[in-house]
Amino acid sequence: MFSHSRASASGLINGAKEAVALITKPRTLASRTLFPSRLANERLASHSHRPYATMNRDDNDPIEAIFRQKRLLRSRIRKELKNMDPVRRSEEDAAIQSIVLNAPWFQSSKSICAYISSPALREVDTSRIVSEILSKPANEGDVQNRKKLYVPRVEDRNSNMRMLRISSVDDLIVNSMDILEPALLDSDGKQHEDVLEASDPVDLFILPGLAFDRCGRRLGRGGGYYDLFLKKYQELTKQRQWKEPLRVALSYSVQIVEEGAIAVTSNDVSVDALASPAGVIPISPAAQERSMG
Ligand SMILES: Nc1nc2c(c(=O)[nH]1)N(C=O)[C@@H](CNc1ccc(C(=O)N[C@@H](CCC(=O)O)C(=O)O)cc1)CN2
Ligand SMILES: Nc1ncnc2c1ncn2[C@@H]1O[C@H](COP(=O)(O)OP(=O)(O)OP(=O)(O)O)[C@@H](O)[C@H]1O
Repeated sequence: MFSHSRASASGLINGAKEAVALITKPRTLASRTLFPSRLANERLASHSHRPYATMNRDDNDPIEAIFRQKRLLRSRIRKELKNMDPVRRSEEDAAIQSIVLNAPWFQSSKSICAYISSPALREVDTSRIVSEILSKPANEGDVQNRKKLYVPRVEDRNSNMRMLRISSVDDLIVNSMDILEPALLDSDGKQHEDVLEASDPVDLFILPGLAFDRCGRRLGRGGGYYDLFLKKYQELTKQRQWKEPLRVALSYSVQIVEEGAIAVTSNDVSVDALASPAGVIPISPAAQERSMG
């Protein structure tokens, strides 16, 4: 598990066209200022009785219906994660990380974007994966095993996040969301490299999320950070004619939900495979080609 003290010391709903336009339209200042309460409101909404008028609006507005379905599922999975037996949790953390660490698609990756797991959010632990990557410095040692690691840094409340390169967990500080992220400058006072400015492509994204299905749908925490970032990276990949990175989400067993339970919009980016305690579940053609299962 990552220690804060150490770091501080150191079912596609085919929505109507107008619905898609609604979610893809540029964010306004209003949506930015509303954001801090949006996550909290989602929680409240999912726990409270909604007035008749609101339910009616949901019925007529496909986007409202999707967001409502997402809120309900987030709330259900948060509860499941909260009730998970701690022994089982650590067994699953160990199993998932071993599966990733031993996988050929992990071992052959030279450049990886991964999340720094937060115990408070009850995310699948990534500390062993992160330590393994950082223990093989990119600038020295066995050339075959050199790997670069990029981790998220939240930029604003408008769904913008960057992926910055770190070379040590000492590069991390606790942010306002209580998640470890890279400080603006490294210990030499230099800026961390932004993955969108890197000269080489990323091979692998290790993704967090609240729920996943076996068709590759992913439900995040409602900030839209990953979806927006993944879209940006897909554009870069196209521009540079690079191969798309593999998107692998780490999932406890309780986070794998039945097909159709995850409502998605055109902004949601799907995953290629799930790494679960029972093994890797390959989903996309890219995952099948690489015999990930
Ligand atoms: N480890 C990790 N880092 C990450 C993400 C992530 O999901 N996991 N993010 C991916 O986007 C970004 C940060 N986004 C976040 C979005 C919501 C919450 C959060 O605390 N959500 C609470 C609900 C808060 C509320 O209701 O007010 C929760 O889910 O319980 C945290 C980070 C970037 N870094
Ligand atoms: N590519 C995008 N461009 C602009 N806004 C986006 C984009 N992707 C998502 N959003 C917005 O972010 C908000 C949250 O989206 P959603 O509920 O799908 O997030 P999530 O998948 O749970 O979160 P995350 O992607 O961080 O894991 C929505 O208001 C959505 O319109």
